[in-house]
Amino acid sequence: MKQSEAPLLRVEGLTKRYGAGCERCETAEAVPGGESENRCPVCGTVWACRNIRFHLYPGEILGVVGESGSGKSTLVKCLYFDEDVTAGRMTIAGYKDGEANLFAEFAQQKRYIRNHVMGMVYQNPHLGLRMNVSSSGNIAEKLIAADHFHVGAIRERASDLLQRVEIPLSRMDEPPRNFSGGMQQRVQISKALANNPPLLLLDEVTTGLDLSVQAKVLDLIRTIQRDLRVGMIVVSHDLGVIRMLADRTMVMRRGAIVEHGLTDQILEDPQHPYTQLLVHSLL
Ligand SMILES: Nc1ncnc2c1ncn2[C@@H]1O[C@H](COP(=O)(O)OP(=O)(O)OP(=O)(O)O)[C@@H](O)[C@H]1O
Repeated sequence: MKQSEAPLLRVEGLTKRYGAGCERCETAEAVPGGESENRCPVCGTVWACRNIRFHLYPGEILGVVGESGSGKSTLVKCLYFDEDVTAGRMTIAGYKDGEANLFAEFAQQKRYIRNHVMGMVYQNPHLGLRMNVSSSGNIAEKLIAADHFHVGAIRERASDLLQRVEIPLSRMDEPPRNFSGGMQQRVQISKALANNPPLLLLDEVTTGLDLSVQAKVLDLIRTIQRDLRVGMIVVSHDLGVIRMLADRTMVMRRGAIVEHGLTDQILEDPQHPYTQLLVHSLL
């Protein structure tokens, strides 16, 4: 990562609320709820993400950490258009000169961006894969969505991708439902990479896997970053995962970023009391 380069992704003022909002919670700096709440006590609106701002540089891994309910998943869902934002702006280098606000694009453009510019890996492989379609077919689907129609080339690309994530070629025509959780995540990663996107979003991709399997998936993510120079946003509630992967880290609490910096610095010298609590619970 070279921060002298222009950012790959710029996100400004990203806000997602569930509910209409009211005078009290819309004007407050933070949601005037209880200590652990992001829910307005007056109107019941949940502010899942509030005024999130960050840049991601090409080839960089940005970690997003926070406890359950802090807004991490909502953030990546908004970035991948799985959820519509309430407000905010996102631009990406290489799409309309990095000028267009992607959140304001029409559905067709958003589909294009999801197929060419971003890949997503979900915690639940059922969301990213068709479990009953062959693994090669899953990848083919993504390639076809990006207008690749040459059968031979599709097959070759699928086998390259599956080899990269160490799925034996003898199993490329098996459906992911036959595979272990770790293998399913690896197929999901290969599918997300099918069209060489410069940006990969990963939401709790190792949660629920055995430790040894987790290590293998984390290793794969690092190799991909090194070899393909893909920028990544890695969401995890687990600071161990963040420590292993992320160059920089954002700490989220109650829908807001409470601390943001180099991962080493955050782990060694956390400034915000909430980050201190997270870091000390890791030690
Ligand atoms: N569809 C929805 N309607 C109402 N509130 C929602 C909805 N989806 C999420 N929320 C709320 O938004 C907040 C942020 O949720 P989110 O899933 O982003 O948190 P998270 O940090 O990813 O937590 P976890 O690690 O448990 O997934 C929570 O208070 C959640 O209850």
